[in-house]
Amino acid sequence: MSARNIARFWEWGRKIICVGRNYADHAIELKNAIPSEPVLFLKPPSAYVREGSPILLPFYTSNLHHEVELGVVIGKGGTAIPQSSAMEHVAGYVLCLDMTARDIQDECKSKGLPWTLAKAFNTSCPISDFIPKEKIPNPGSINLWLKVNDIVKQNGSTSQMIFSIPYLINYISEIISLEEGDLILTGTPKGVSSVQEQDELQAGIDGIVTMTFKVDRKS
Ligand SMILES: O=C([O-])CC(=O)C(=O)O
Ligand SMILES: [Mg+2]
Repeated sequence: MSARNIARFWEWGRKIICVGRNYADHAIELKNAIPSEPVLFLKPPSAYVREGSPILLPFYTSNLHHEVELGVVIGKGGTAIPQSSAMEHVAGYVLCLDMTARDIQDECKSKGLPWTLAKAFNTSCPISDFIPKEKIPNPGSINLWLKVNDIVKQNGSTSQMIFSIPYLINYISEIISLEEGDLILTGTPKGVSSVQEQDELQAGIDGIVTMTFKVDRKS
């Protein structure tokens, strides 16, 4: 068997830990309070989808939203990783979409139910190619953008994150041990909006990566 390659981490079946409300402008647009501690939820590895395959609309939603996010790929696992050494545990990055059934999430929020149906369905985590750590020397100050059918919807800097990447690695690993091949989604800036069948989503990190996904319905 060939050696495992971190550049194909999504094939390893490791966990996806998502941070919500990590940009004040997005918390405000959805009328949520600005959090004093990170909001966490999970997606299963079956949520991954790669360019060339479509994002599939779940049958039970009529309001699927895009959320463009920086993903942090863990290269070295650990528990209670100190902030001071947190970046040593990072192998690289991916650009991610945290696809969200917003109508279902609103319903779950009002009923006090978990967000699983809103966030964890098949193809809810489109990702770009793996970006080695050296290509993004300062992940706390890069620009993420997303267009729907060529119209810019999201454009924000990771400098607006409430909780930094080292803070998140420390916070998460105190609660959930991190393993090689895990992915952390760091939250979305403002501009989330609804997508329809046949829409084309294009997203990028300035100067580093772009990716394109089509929205489709399961045939
Ligand atoms: O669904 C939400 O608004 C929470 C979230 O994932 C984010 O802020 O990125
Ligand atoms: Mg999100």
